[in-house]
Amino acid sequence: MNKTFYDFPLDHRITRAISEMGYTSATPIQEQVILPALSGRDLIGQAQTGTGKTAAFSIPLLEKVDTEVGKVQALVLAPTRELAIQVAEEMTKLGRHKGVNVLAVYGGQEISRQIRALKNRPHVIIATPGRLIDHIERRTIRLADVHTVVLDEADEMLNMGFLDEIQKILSQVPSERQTMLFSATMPAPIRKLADQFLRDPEHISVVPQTVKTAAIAQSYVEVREREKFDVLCRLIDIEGPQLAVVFGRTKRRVDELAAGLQKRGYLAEGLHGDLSQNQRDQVMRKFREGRIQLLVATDVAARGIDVSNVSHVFNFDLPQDPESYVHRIGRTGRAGREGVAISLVTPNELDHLQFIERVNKIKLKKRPAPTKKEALIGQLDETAEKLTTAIQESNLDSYLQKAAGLLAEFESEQIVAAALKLLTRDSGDVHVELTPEKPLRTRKPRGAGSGSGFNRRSNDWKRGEKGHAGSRDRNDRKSRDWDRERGAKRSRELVKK
Ligand SMILES: Nc1ncnc2c1ncn2[C@@H]1O[C@H](COP(=O)(O)OP(=O)(O)OP(=O)(O)O)[C@@H](O)[C@H]1O
Ligand SMILES: [Mg+2]
Repeated sequence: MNKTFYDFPLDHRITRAISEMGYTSATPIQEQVILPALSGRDLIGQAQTGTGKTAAFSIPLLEKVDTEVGKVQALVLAPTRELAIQVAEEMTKLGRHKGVNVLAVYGGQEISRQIRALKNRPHVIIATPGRLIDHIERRTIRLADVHTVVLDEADEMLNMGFLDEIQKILSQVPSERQTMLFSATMPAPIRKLADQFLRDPEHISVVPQTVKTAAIAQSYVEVREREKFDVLCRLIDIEGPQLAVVFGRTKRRVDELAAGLQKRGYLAEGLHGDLSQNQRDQVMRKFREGRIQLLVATDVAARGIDVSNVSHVFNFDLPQDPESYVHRIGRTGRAGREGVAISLVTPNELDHLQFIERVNKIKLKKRPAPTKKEALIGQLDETAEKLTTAIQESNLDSYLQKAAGLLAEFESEQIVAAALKLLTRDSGDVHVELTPEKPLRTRKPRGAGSGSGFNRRSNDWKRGEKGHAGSRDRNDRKSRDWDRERGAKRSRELVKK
């Protein structure tokens, strides 16, 4: 039995908020992090996706905030806007009885609005690095009273080239502070970050239990590039996900996929960094409320995003980085639930899949390409379910007379079959063509000194094992749409160093 939150020395207003959120016992990472974090120690926290890392750092952080002091006392940095918003929401809930004022500050939102909100003297700021730097430069945020800093998805912020920003931000925070790093993945370069910014950190790693890993059933389908779209539609029809995230490699891909899925009658919308913040917010809201079934996204949605009813993740394209695979599939199977992750792999990418498996020490089950017939059966099941609900829950009085008339004329099976046909989406009929993507290739690891050009990963930003070509990485970075208001240019500068 895990500890309850009453086992920790916490303000009763915080435990009250925790129990109102429905958390009864602490998750393993919470159990291990809360006490050392309360003692003020620097720490590195690693635990699987969806296991409550947010509350693990938020609870002690909120406990330490003095609401009598109207100054920013704690700072959380997150790699994307959606994540900053989400973390701020969770913290607001956890801190509400204590009266902690939490503010999210991120790119894409009108800065004047943020400046107004800052006048309300927030105690805690959750920010994306680029926008926070803007505020520091405008002197609209002062960090001189910050005693606690959390880098959520720390490894990702490094990937995105936010090192300069983090350095600059932390130079504004008193050195007598507590610093904590969190992520589900901790590739080797994170140590460099830790050495630079943390003091004698405690490493807390909750080793995945086999049962937990099995909570996400992972499989792949080998499929040619031009057949991918039909295969995806069939998989959706067969699986009937409650909510699903479909990951595409580029913004163009996401746009085309979302448009194609809509054309075939699915409730799908795209999310990527070229949309306005308003559009991004709207898509996320619809997805959280279940008004769309499929969120089609770039890796901008891979990290941290917590939507509880996501039953499936589809990797329409494999991710470039092995860590990204872990985070993407971690959008399902959260908080002890089960999930399904299916990846589409072209024959040219089988090597890359093996690389992802090797780095993450996982094995994906091969699953045969779904047939049209199976897809139809899946769709019919869904339609039959809808009919059953209508029979059980709707008032059908005004339809009965017509039904009796039809029954007098035709066999009952025929009538039901015709109704099923009319109610079932025959998606295969609608032609959709996507612009082909080049397959991802994994270079075999090479010996030191034999590389030509820059290799970001072997230049020890990432595990040396990952031997991608430098140019490929740069293209990849350009095509990935992170929330780097100013990260892109700096990343390239960093790459040159
Ligand atoms: N003690 C708890 N009891 C029950 N549910 C919890 C508890 N702590 C957190 N949760 C829920 O678990 C879900 C996942 O939490 P969270 O988003 O913090 O995961 P995470 O470890 O940060 O995952 P990721 O690596 O994907 O960012 C959330 O919906 C959260 O509300
Ligand atoms: Mg998280």
